[in-house]
Parts: sequence; structure tokens; C-alpha cells
Amino acid sequence: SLYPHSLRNIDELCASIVRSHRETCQYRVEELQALRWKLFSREEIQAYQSKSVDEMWQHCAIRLTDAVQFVVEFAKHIPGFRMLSQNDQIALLKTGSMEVVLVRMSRFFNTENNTVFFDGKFAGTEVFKSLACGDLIAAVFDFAHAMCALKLTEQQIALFCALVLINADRPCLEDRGRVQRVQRSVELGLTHILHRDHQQSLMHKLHQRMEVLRSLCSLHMEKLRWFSQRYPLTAHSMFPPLYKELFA
Ligand SMILES: CNC(=O)[C@@H]1CCCN1C(=O)c1ccc(Cl)c(COc2cccc3c(C(F)(F)F)cc(C)nc23)c1Cl
Repeated sequence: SLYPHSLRNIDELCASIVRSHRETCQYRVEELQALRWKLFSREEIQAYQSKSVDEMWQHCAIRLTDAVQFVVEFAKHIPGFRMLSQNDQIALLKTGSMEVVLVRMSRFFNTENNTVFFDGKFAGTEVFKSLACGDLIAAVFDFAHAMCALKLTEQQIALFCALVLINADRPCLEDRGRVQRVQRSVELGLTHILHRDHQQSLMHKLHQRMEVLRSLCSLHMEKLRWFSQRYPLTAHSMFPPLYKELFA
């Protein structure tokens, strides 16, 4: 059947994905709104900029790994995800989790002053200078800007993240057919939500965003490889096992 056995209808599918998003999104939008004018002082920015490359990467990797863990939790509650084989679940998370982290980061973004929530305050691109990958950070900020421009609701973001993750075109899947069935039910959910919100035109834009996500994340993986080659010790020690499992 199109729906996993446990679900009676599309509303229930959407409700469980939205609930899972709410429980694993790290910060609620209201919390971030309240903090949006908490910016780093010049001294604090100086401190970040005087970190060494691998220190700053380590600082970010811890947060990225945290964020990836929350995405793994989110995935586990997507109806049908746990019906997939272990290998297919890992394969989807290996390629999709950083893309979902990126989509979720757009929720931490303040387009009025081009800052993103990082380490408890809102940071501009200059804070990340010592990473020595300005192109990646610029791309992260640009993507967040474009996502914010769509003004998605939390429910739309939840369904979009589920669709980013459950993608039957991912490489090395054992049972593509099964992933396709779960993907189709999530697509139905997103279409249902957009129809209910009278925003069907968003579907095409969201598919365009998914294309951009793929190219962005291959750039990220290239940076990650560059970093782990240049700083093998740090990369080896700092990426907790799950991260290595997902990105090694
Ligand atoms: C409260 N906010 C958070 O917890 C968020 C969620 C995940 C990251 N995080 C941050 O604190 C955060 C917010 C904004 C930015 Cl620009 C950054 C720095 O981002 C990165 C620096 C290094 C590598 C990054 C890579 C690479 F290359 F590893 F794939 C990929 C992504 C997408 N971001 C990278 C970070 Cl680490």
C-alpha cells in the first residue's frame, strides 16, 4: 500500500512528521526570534578570527555533529523510514543528513542583518573567517537567504526536510522500490500541506532548492575531505563516530 501499515491517512502522516520535526529541531523559531539582536562584540569576533583553522573547524564540527544527531532522530520518526533496511537507512542519512542540517540552518538565519545563530548569538560571515573556506560559508548564507525568501511554515519545513531525506535517487540503495514508496507518501504529504495552504506553486520552487542542496553538499563534502587530509589528526579525533560513519 502507499501508506505504511500504521497510518490511516495522509493527515496522520503529516502530523507525525511535523511532531518529529518539532521535537528534533534544536531551537524553536520563537526562541530564536527573541535572541535575534544578540550579536557578537568586536572582541568576540576577534577571538573567533584568531582561532587556528583546525580549532575553528573543530568548534564547528561539534555543532554540525550535534545537528546531524538531531536529524537522525528526526528520520527515525518519519513513517516508513524504520521499515527500510538498516543499510538503506544509513545510505539515506549518509547523503541526506547534511542537506537537512542546511535546510534547518535557514531557520537560524536573520535576513535583516545577514547573520546566523551560532554559539548562542547571531554571527555574520566574518566570524567564520578562520575556517579558510569563505566560499562554503558564503554558499551556506546564500542558501539560507533563498530558503528564508520562500517564507515556509514550520509544517512545510518539516515535510520538505522529510522529502530531502527520503530520496530514492540516492546512491547505493538495496531496495529502491521500497524507498520510492515511502518517498511517494512523503511527497503526498507535502503536496497535501501546500494545497491546504493554497501554496501549490511552492512545490516547483522546493524541487529547485533540492537541486541546489545537492550541489552545495558535494562542495561541503569536498571541503570536509580537504580539511581531513590537511588536518588528519584533528579530523580523526574530532569527528565523533557517527560523523565518521556518515561522512567517512
Ligand atoms: C545553533 N546553530 C547550530 O547548531 C547550527 C546547526 C548546525 C551548525 N550550527 C552552527 O552552529 C553553525 C551555524 C552557521 C554556520 Cl555558517 C556554521 C559553520 O558551518 C560550517 C562550518 C564548517 C563546515 C561546514 C560544513 C561542512 F563543510 F563540514 F560540510 C557544512 C555546513 C552546512 N556548515 C559548515 C555552524 Cl557550525
